[in-house]
Amino acid sequence: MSGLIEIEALTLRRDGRDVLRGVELTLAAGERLAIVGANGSGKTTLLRCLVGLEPPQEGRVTLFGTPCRREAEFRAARPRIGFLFQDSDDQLICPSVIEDVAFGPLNLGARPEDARRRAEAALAQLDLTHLADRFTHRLSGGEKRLVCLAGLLAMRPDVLLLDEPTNGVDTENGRKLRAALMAFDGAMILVSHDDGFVAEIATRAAVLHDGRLHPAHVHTHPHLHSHPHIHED
Ligand SMILES: Nc1ncnc2c1ncn2[C@@H]1O[C@H](COP(=O)(O)OP(=O)(O)OP(=O)(O)O)[C@@H](O)[C@H]1O
Repeated sequence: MSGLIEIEALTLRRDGRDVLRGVELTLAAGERLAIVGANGSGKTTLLRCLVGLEPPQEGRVTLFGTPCRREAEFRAARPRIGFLFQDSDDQLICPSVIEDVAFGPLNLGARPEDARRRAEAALAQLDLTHLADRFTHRLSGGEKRLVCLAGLLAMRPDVLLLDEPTNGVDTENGRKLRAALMAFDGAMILVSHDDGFVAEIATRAAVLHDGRLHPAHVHTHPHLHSHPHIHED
């Protein structure tokens, strides 16, 4: 066992159907693993199993070298994992942007002035300083996505789990988002339908198909407009 995250033989059934069937996954330090696959193939479910939000029927999850079965074991590991939910509205909980981004560090025990400094730095990194005093519920969809990511970066996690991070994000903000992810020195799992994003960011890719994870290739041709291709092996 050498990965930050290890999944062995993970099987999750819903309504008599196997959503995940014997999934094996290792995330090593510094990796940016893309998980792609059709709608409903189980990508979000896999991320949720990984942090203990959904209990599988079979299999093992090991986080940072510690086998996690019970909620208390997952809870101990969660501060080291920043999970960007597919729906930003599930993530934003405070009235103002600066409060929301500072909430993570504050919750992890940072002093209020440190939490605020970390929040300001995370917002500045994504060029969002101008949003600091805005109401979170009045942000646009793309703004919410970036503010959620700023909140995760402010927590300084070891691993990011990003569920469709570029959803609703425009070209310019997409560039800032990619730059922030490239500057992040931890490991990450990216779930995305954005092939260009995956081709640019991922160091490795896997396709979730029929409940199983298969290795995949991601590459771009050196055309004026790159054409990312994701092939199953
Ligand atoms: N709480 C739930 N109860 C019952 N079925 C669910 C629940 N959540 C998800 N599902 C079903 O489980 C399957 C996997 O869903 P999941 O959200 O993991 O897919 P996904 O690969 O992330 O899809 P997408 O690309 O559309 O986001 C789908 O068939 C979905 O309808």
